[in-house]
Amino acid sequence: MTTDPTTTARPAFPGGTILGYPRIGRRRELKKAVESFWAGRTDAVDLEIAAGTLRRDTVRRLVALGLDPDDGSVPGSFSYYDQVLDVVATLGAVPARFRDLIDPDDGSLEPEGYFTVARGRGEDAPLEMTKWFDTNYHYLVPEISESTPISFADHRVVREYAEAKEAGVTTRPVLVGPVTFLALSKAADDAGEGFHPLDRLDDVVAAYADLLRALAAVGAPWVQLDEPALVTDSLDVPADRLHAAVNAAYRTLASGLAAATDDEAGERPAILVAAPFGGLEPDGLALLAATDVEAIAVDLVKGSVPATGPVPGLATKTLVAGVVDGHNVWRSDLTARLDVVDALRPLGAGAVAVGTSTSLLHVPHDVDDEVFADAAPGRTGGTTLDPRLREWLAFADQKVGEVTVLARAVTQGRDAVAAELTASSQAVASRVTAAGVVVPAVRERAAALTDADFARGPYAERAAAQAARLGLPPLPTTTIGSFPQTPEIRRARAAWTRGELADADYTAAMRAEIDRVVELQTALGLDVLVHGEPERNDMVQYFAEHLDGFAVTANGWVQSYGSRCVRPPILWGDVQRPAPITVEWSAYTASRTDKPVKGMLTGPVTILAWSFVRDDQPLGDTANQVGLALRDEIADLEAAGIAVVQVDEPALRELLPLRRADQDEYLRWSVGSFRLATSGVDAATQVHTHLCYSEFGEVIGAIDGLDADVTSVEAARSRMEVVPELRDAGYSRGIGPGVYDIHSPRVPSAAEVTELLQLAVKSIDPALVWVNPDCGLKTRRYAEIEPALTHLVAAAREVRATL
Ligand SMILES: Nc1nc2c(c(=O)[nH]1)N[C@@H](CNc1ccc(C(=O)N[C@@H](CCC(=O)N[C@@H](CCC(=O)N[C@@H](CCC(=O)O)C(=O)O)C(=O)O)C(=O)O)cc1)CN2
Ligand code: MET
Ligand SMILES: [Zn+2]
Repeated sequence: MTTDPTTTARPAFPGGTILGYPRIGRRRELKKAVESFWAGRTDAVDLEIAAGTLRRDTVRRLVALGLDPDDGSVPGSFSYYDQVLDVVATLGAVPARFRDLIDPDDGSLEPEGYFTVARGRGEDAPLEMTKWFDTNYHYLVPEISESTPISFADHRVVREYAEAKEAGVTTRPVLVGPVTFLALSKAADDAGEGFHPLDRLDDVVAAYADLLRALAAVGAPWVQLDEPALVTDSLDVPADRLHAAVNAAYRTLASGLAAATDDEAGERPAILVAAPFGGLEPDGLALLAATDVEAIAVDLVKGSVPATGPVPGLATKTLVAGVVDGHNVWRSDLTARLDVVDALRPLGAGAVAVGTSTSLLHVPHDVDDEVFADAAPGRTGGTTLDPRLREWLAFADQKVGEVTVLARAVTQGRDAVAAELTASSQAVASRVTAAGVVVPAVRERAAALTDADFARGPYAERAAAQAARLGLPPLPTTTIGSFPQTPEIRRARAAWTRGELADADYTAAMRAEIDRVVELQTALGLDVLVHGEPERNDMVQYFAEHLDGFAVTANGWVQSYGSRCVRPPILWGDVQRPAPITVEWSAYTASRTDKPVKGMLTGPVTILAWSFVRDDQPLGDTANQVGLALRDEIADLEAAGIAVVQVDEPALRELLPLRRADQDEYLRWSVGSFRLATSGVDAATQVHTHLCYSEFGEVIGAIDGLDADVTSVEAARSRMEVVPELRDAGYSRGIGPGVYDIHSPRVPSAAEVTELLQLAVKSIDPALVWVNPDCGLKTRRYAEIEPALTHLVAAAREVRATL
């Protein structure tokens, strides 16, 4: 049945809506419940009770913050681990190696089986994990083939709708849409030549249709299907195939099923298709408007809609204007945001509702969970924030408030919210002139930079000087920096942050940990040692705590993957380094060994990517400020006798713009800021960099452009495929392809590591090859890394002997 094109839209979400809400809990309740369950301290019933409490508290809070409890404005966006894995579970589309985990009676996969697919078991590798669009959130990559079972198998979505309804709130279940789900999937190992997961679109859409029927049967008025695949051209699916898939999927789902109306139950809820993380240009909006879905959510923070005239089909739909930024923490300039909403008028939408640009998953819960004090921000784990920031910030709860204010302005006129508009303008204005936002000395230094500040001497000279200084064997062995963050380390830091452990005692505890790590590396026979990073709560937060221009939070947790969280720092002002940061730790380490010690820093792009960044100047300018601070740090490390310095850039690929047209400019400034940080050193000082979590393909040229002497990259899971790619791109400096997958508790055998290493030395000049794990070891346990590194060193020796 198709909708009569002459009917007008039933205005949806007049009180405003959000595309999703954090699910980890204000005090990481879900993390704690899930990790207790994994450890066997609690059972599945305890877990479900904890999660159910969290879900009910969440929907009630959203109502208390002003969202309508009855019309589907409150999103049902809970997940135990990951929203893409949720679709895998819903469809029963698990890889063959895990199919025994599906309950034969009801087709469900929870909870043990669900987590097993995410985390692996024995020799069964978990689903691969990768970045969710341009965020620091990681999703699990589904594996699909011709024979993957696909049906509406697991009914958790329906149960959670009913649970919220019982608690008095009519939610709008949120799912990754069928096209994005398949576009992000990879072909399973058993798939035939030329198979693409999108070949299974009809089956997936049929399962979604059954899911929609089930939601309609319990009375759900709305469902939200997220289709961010529409805003990127970085997927391996050509735009015309993607568009055809969207057309086909929503023809079946929206036109093929009868929609519920105010008076009549239908076969499906009304459908909101959301396109977060970028603009729908050039023709994504027209494509969606031509379907029979009831509402479309567009990202008007990262993207814009050229309002040149009426869009065919939009007159019967609600356009959800994503004007409140779901991906950054600045308080909105409400007047400016209203102007953006007003500018949509020529599009001829049946109704316009106010929303967020993305799910609020990517921001912390609540500014009011922070303590603000007039005193200077606290030390590590800082518990107090500069009070000026309170006025400038909006976390998830504040953003819900902004949405409701904007919605009132849209429905009742700006006068109805005059006081809120004034307060917002004042907050925005106070940021512009606040001390520390613009620091003339920082500006002058950046303005004086010349090309020479971005370049080192010729590589051949550097390589010769470094070889003479370091005297390393062929296939030198090293690690990526961090060693296990043990509960003892975390406890010591927590006590120190609370003021219960004196500075000297904390330093002594961390030095003792460094001693342990040095002894272990010496016993293992590694060639270039690290200090193990025990003193770092996080590789970005730690630096932010030591740089002017950043603030850090006490409770601003954001989910990164599964139960793992980060507290992204807030970069609000010009960046300066008041004092050396890592030099004492590295110098102490060097004093404990005769082997070379690698200094360890996080690069400018990664510091920006994993912080909330200021939005009042080009990111490239901010990157150069961070680059200069790191340049000074490296000069100090060099002066302290450190001969090798690693500057990590795991997020280089993450910030790559989703649209090709924007990528060159990004690569210019990002590579530039790294070179600014690292090019001040002597030829005999060896600069390393490290990248992980990436499809490197699109940034291969940029990796070369970093001009590091040695680059370590994640490579074990992809069996070294990046090595020939780098070689073909002309890369001819040191390369450390990871030979130990640290994302899994599994210990690789010496034979496996040897095999990977042999692959590497076959693809590129063996004189360039380093031997190292895929990434840092902080999430692993000593019981895992000791045998694994033993095997790594043994493999290096074996392959060395064959060169
Ligand atoms: N920012 C960032 N993004 C990244 C990565 C990264 O390393 N950093 N790596 C990639 C993968 N992402 C990751 C993200 C987080 C973690 C991680 O291990 N997070 C830890 C928290 C790290 C942290 O902030 N630790 C603090 C606080 C630790 C803590 O929870 N303390 C307890 C108290 C400790 C005790 O008494 O036992 C508490 O506050 O309740 C510290 O060590 O000081 C976790 O979720 O458990 C790992 C990888 C990509 N993105
Ligand atoms: C996510 S990249 C991590 C690099 C860091 N040096 C570490 O070893 O943990
Ligand atoms: Zn890494």
